[in-house]
Amino acid sequence: DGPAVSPTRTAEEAGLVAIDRLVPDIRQDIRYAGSDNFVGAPVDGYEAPRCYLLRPVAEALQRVEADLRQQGFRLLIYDCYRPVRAVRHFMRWVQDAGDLRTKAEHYPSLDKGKLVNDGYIAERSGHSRGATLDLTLLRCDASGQDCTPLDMGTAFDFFDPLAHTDSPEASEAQRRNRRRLRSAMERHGFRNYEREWWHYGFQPEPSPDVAFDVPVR
Ligand SMILES: C[C@@H](N)C(=O)N[C@H](C)C(=O)O
Ligand SMILES: [Zn+2]
Repeated sequence: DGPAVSPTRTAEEAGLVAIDRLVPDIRQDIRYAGSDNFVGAPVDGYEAPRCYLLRPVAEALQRVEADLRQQGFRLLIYDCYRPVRAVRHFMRWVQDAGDLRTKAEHYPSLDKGKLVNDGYIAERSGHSRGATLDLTLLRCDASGQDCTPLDMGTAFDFFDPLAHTDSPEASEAQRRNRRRLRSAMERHGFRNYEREWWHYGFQPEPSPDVAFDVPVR
């Protein structure tokens, strides 16, 4: 059940490219490589804060970023390819009912044990197939150096109905910002996941039947 895990041992063998090879100054804040995430600790498989995607997906993202720069915006990436061992770490965390350290910040109104069934964390994630990423939008000055994140109504990985992209509880300005990100991504083949305004998958997936477990380094 679910895609087979590829035996490949390096990103190169897997066809994964680091996005900063294509866009050297793209903004990244890869949360699972550090402790500022819903697990509250560095996640297995993230040995460096880097974003890898399958080449056609990385090239599509490069086109999104080029369009946005012309309009005074940039992307800020939170997560890209996610090793299978990282997803296993998430599942161990979900099952550890006693660890509620990040509840107030990440899932204040939901039971931790329901986060998988409610669709906020996947047991078999598109991220592990190298075609999915989590990101937001920054508004930048003319130099592109001074940038501010747009108000999306919730932080990244805030597991709650308020994070649903079309949530009626978000303000009109927040919904407009979410739509701005969605249109920029859709123009180049990405589709939003309706429960998380930050989560996008590239369609058609280049390798829908293969998950990877190569460490991020
Ligand atoms: C955990 C969150 N950032 C995410 O990516 N959720 C989706 C459902 C996934 O795990 O694939
Ligand atoms: Zn995601």
